[in-house]
Amino acid sequence: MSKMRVYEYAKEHHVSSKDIISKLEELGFEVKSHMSIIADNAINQLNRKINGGAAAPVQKVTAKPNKNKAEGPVNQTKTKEKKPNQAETSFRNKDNKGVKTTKARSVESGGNRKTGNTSGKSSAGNQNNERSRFGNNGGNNNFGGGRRNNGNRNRNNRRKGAQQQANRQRLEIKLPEKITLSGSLTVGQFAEKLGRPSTDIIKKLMALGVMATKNQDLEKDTIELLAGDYGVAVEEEVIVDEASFEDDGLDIDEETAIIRPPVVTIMGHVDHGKTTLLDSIRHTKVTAGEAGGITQHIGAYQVVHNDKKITFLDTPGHAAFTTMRARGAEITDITVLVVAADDGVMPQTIEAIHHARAAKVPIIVAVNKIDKPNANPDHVMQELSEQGLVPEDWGGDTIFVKISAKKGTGIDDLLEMILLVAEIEEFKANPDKSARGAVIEAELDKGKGPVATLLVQNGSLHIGDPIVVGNTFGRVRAMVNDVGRRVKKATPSTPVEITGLNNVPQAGDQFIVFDDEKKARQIGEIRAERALITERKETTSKVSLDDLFEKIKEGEMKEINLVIKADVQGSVEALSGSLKKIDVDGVKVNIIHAGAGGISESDIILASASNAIIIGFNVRPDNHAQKVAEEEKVDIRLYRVIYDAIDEVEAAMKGMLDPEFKEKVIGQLEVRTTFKVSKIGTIAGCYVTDGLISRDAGIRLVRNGVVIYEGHVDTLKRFKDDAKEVKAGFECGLTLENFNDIKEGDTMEAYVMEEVKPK
Ligand SMILES: Nc1nc2c(ncn2[C@@H]2O[C@H](COP(=O)(O)OP(=O)(O)OP(=O)(O)O)[C@@H](O)[C@H]2O)c(=O)[nH]1
Repeated sequence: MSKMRVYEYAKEHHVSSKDIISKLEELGFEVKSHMSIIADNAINQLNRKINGGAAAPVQKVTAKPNKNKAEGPVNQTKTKEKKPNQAETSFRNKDNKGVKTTKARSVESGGNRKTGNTSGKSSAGNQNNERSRFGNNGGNNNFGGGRRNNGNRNRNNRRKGAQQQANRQRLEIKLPEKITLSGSLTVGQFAEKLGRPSTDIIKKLMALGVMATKNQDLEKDTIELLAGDYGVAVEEEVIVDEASFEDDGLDIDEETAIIRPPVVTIMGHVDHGKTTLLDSIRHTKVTAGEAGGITQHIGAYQVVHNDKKITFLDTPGHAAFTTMRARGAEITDITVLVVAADDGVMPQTIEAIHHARAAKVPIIVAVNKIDKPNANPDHVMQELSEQGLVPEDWGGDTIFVKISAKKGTGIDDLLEMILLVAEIEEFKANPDKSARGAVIEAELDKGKGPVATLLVQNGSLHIGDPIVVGNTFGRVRAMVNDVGRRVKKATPSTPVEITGLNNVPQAGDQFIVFDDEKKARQIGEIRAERALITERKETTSKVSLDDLFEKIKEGEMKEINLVIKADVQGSVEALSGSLKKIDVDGVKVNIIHAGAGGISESDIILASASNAIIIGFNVRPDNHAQKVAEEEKVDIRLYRVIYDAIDEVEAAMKGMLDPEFKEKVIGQLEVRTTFKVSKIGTIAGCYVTDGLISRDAGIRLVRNGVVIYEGHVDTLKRFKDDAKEVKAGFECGLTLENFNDIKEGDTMEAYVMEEVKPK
């Protein structure tokens, strides 16, 4: 009998891989995942169980109506079977984002017992008899009552009798167990919540020495004190801030959620065939039924394979992926990592792996260009195994598919594997809810105004829906799908291009549909205003070494994320190894990416999305990366000595970072030419591109992102004359102290050390 894998057997028998895995487990066979090979004797037993067996669970599997292929994926009902453990660990364990935060927080339920004491302390002179003065008569004290006139005893008695009756009636109105409040309450409102007359409350306040009227506001403390005396708890209502809708996540209701198509991003090194693969999938698979459908680029498209849909994001590469993530959008469910079989694992392949891992997205490897004569897929598998992506055949749990994007070979297998992962991960949504999702791309169209491609992540989007997208708002005027067709509705995982917004949102912004347009406008305006304020304040919650200790103390951080870049692989490993060992009170260092080479924009974006600090050893950020780091408020720490880096991270975690001096870059220079002069050495003819250079500044010479020299200026001249400083836009000639290996194209960074005032 030929080798058969779980998923192949499942396919042949029209049941899910998960069912087969659980059947095998019931039969006592150990199965790692859907890719595991089934032993011959297991196949025989399975056959008996599935075909001949009379056992109830087998019938359930074979008669499963939901797996009917004619049914679309979004129509499948959810299954409650447990995932096999091994498969579970190899994929993302999604957070339950649908769970809403609690709306109320108990302020002081236990504290009520203490109230008598507290009240005693708070109103001087009442310490001893607070409880008795508050009365055990259900809150009806006889302050100012009719004890004055002894001659009117009868009348008083009658009155007393009536009052006692009223008291009894009052007592019969049961006190609530708790009351809720947001901010303050007036005496009247408080009384109403308790179900007691305002006069009772006023009397109690008088006993505390507070003269209050019915309409007077009560402080929260006073409310708690009074409520405590009645044995009633107070809960503070946390106002749900509708304008911060991102905080609610996608609001997925697990109970009613059904399977939705997976959303896939393709990543990989330059020229390994990402675009060719996207084109190939699109051309072979875009719904043939869409008559006259002219594919148009809207940033994502959907294909149908085996009657099931898959959504592909059309912008390949990890930079786009992580930019979205940096803006808070978690769109991708599965990453396809393209590696050319004739080239193998390259720097960006590794970067892509780190980006996908940081986002906890499962990876499927597509070994591409297998049509090439020098293709060596085994070599790719070997190299990727070293990165922790071990093929199933070699005992790991990563799916590898051999393809030729150019020739269309293996595309069906790849799609099948994507669906297999989707089946196991069970990506779900509630199509009946109102829509939530994220922006894939957006632009201003001359004719149509703001146009945005949205990916619906939960619920369904309809024409006419009032919507808030990032800091913009509007009503969905027109919706066009990926084949240029006008549609009225977009279900989960569907990308659509919409018009009708008041402004252009940004890729990665999140959107939400509201019931009415007025509300959408109101929320949109609040968000735009808040964005402006935040921009002005330039505040950020991004972590930096300086505030690390504060965050650790507040319990905000259990792990410190770091991105490490160094000049050579050896330093990368030495630095990563030592940093990983740091453990300060259970707070550990987590290295999300480490590599050799200068600090790039992609490193900054990854750090920004993962709230990480960048540690650079003998490397510099390029100009563009530096700008992005400033915009994204990412802390970059640069070192020339490995121990300094380790010491500083550890010191920062212990709150012992010495913040006295900090380096400030004052200028950037480009070496345009060099002259060799005997006795003097190499003179660099430079152009100051930014800031200025002064004679006493520190200098760093950088070549291809790597620091070649660090020291001081020896001589600085403008034409023939010595210069104290040279500003941006001017040329200068300079020599460096004890260093002559200056080359055309090098850059220099001038810096000074500045004292940092303690915060
Ligand atoms: N022989 C062969 N060539 C391929 C295959 N896939 C892609 N190519 C070629 O490889 C080159 C690069 O392919 P692209 O799809 O542009 O690669 P990419 O990863 O999108 O590249 P960037 O967009 O620059 O990151 C092109 O000349 C393709 O024709 C394949 O399966 N076989």
